[in-house]
Amino acid sequence: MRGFFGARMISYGLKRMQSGVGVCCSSSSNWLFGLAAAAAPLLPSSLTTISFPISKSSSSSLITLSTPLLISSPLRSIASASGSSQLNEMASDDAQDPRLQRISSAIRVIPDFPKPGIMFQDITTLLLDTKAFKDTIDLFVERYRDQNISVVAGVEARGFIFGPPIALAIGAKFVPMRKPNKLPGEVISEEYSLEYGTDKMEMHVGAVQRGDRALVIDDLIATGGTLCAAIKLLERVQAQVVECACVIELPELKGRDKLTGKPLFVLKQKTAEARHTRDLYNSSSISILKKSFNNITRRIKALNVFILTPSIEFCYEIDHIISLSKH
Ligand SMILES: O=P(O)(O)OC[C@H]1O[C@H](OP(=O)(O)OP(=O)(O)O)[C@H](O)[C@@H]1O
Ligand SMILES: Nc1ncnc2[nH]cnc12
Repeated sequence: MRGFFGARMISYGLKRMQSGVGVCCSSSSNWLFGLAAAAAPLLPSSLTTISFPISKSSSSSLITLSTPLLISSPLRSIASASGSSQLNEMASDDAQDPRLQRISSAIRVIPDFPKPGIMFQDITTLLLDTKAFKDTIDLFVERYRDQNISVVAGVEARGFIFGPPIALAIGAKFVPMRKPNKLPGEVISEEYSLEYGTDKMEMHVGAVQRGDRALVIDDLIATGGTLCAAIKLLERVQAQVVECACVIELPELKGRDKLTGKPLFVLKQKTAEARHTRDLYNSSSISILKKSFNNITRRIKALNVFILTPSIEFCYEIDHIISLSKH
């Protein structure tokens, strides 16, 4: 009787296995893909798809998963006085401007550079895309060409990339705001703190005159320390800072609030997701993976439980077989 019951349990279990979700992998290297395929039906179909590499000892594979979190942020041109949430759209109806999306896509984000935890916004890839780079300059030129700007102050080093073409196009002089001990003439200087350290900025005495209408250009505003130092230098020589302009803003760092009321115009706001892409990888995608794995494990366990444990008789059967095999 016990043997009969045990055999029935096994046969029923096998039937369950045949009719249930089962993924066969032809080799051990395929098991991750197999698990992902098995997990796919468990994930809501409406979710956004992301891809990320899973490194293996000698090569890397790409797994595509569904996640409710968006990798790319909405891209807007934003100008507002510091501390204000007011948004002034650009004349070109920038919410629809296809140039902004191209610019956004051309900027690479490198996690943990130059320090762990920093999501580095790398504009060098934007410079490789001739159209995106030109569009970036054009957007600034369209905004400033009729504002009677007499000086474009570019912040070392990346402000030197965007500042000069803008200055040339709007007919303003370009003034470099440099790191310490680089300028050969007499300088005035301002110390400031960065997202990842401290620095000092210098400007040549005589480069900017009292009454100059200045535009400060940089690639990115994070804590706002750099732009704040530039504003201070310009105001020390009684120039009028009309606006600060950057390609990228990291709004969580509230750099805008440091600009002593000066307006800030940016092409791209990188919201929490950008800085937290690593966390997203760590928590969101991985937790989805874990959930999928757990679901699969649960299913496998359920089958095992069904086959092996509901019948004490079946366990006795196994004990009996084992004890027989020992003799
Ligand atoms: O808003 P903040 O917190 O002040 O940070 C923004 C500044 O940081 C980066 O420059 P960085 O000092 O790294 O110098 P680099 O351009 O020479 O690399 C960036 O190009 C900005 O100038
Ligand atoms: N996250 C970041 N990416 C690029 N440049 C920066 N400067 C300060 N923070 C930065």
